[in-house]
Amino acid sequence: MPSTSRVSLTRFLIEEQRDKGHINGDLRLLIEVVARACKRISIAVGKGALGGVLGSAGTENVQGETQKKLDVVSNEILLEANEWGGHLAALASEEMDDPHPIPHRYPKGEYLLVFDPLDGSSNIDVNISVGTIFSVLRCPDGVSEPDEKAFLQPGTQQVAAGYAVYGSSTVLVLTLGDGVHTFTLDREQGSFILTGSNLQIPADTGEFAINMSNIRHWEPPMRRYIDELLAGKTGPRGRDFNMRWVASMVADVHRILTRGGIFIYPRDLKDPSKPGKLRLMYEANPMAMIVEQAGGAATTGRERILDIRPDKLHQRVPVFLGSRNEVKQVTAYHREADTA
Ligand SMILES: O=P(O)(O)OC[C@H]1O[C@](O)(COP(=O)(O)O)[C@@H](O)[C@@H]1O
Ligand SMILES: [Mg+2]
Ligand SMILES: [Mg+2]
Repeated sequence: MPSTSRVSLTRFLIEEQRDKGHINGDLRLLIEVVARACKRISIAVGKGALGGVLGSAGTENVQGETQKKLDVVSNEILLEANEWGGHLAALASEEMDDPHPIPHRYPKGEYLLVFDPLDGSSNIDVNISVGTIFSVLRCPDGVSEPDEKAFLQPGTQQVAAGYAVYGSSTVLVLTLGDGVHTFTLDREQGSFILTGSNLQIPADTGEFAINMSNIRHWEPPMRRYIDELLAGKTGPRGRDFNMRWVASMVADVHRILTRGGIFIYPRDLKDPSKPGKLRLMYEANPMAMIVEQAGGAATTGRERILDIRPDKLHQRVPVFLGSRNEVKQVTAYHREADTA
């Protein structure tokens, strides 16, 4: 039996609007629509091979990545849910070349939504956690037909950010700029229930997350930092560090939000034309907002992620985020190397 003291996402959002005045009705409804879409994606993920959603879709996205069926399905679920939501002026996605204006909005929607519909695509077929990441921006004043330019706002302008992890349970993590809160999907009731408030990432950690197979392509300050962690107790750091790498950013960030750690996807000299693998607008920015709201830090190794002025919707950036003292240390190594 559900307890009456349980706080649903709907109740939480109403209290944020009515009692705290943090959000308006449109933003509340927009978050509700995104959460409902995440529930549908969670159901599709949960069906696995029985749902016919595993495997490749046989198409490529704008970034030349092969799309999985679930990338396409999740994108369609989010598009369909928001098309008639009425609170949006436009949305943009990892899986679409250009922004998609909302044709049926009435009156004009105030917000822009940008998302990675399915994060961790390489894990879909092997039954490992995947997720959805989203960011909400304001549509600039006077823009009636938002194009790419309308979206190119620094992460500091985000009014909300969140992600869902489709793991052993489905969890929605949300910030409205006033702390970070988690909601667990009660699969029987079909509602997200508040299960964590004002999460805080410990400032120190003994755990790092990185794809070590790229080590030969890293810049010297990056190698220096990881070499020191690997040297353990007898090295300059004087203690041992452990490593974890799920290869789904949502799952790696969720672990860090839960128990601390540093997540790194550095610049990689394998392809010098690419400044990093992860995308600024729908991976780095929303995660950076969440991490900072939880007392952590997020940089490119050189500058704060949230301060970047984007020049492209699908722009890539290096990402260092999590426990603030570790992010500080590796960022200092990059700055030192740059000024040497
Ligand atoms: O395969 P790699 O190099 O370990 O990269 C893993 C990273 O790529 C991503 O899967 C990229 O996200 P998409 O699946 O949305 O393209 C991140 O979630 C993850 O951190
Ligand atoms: Mg992703
Ligand atoms: Mg994706």
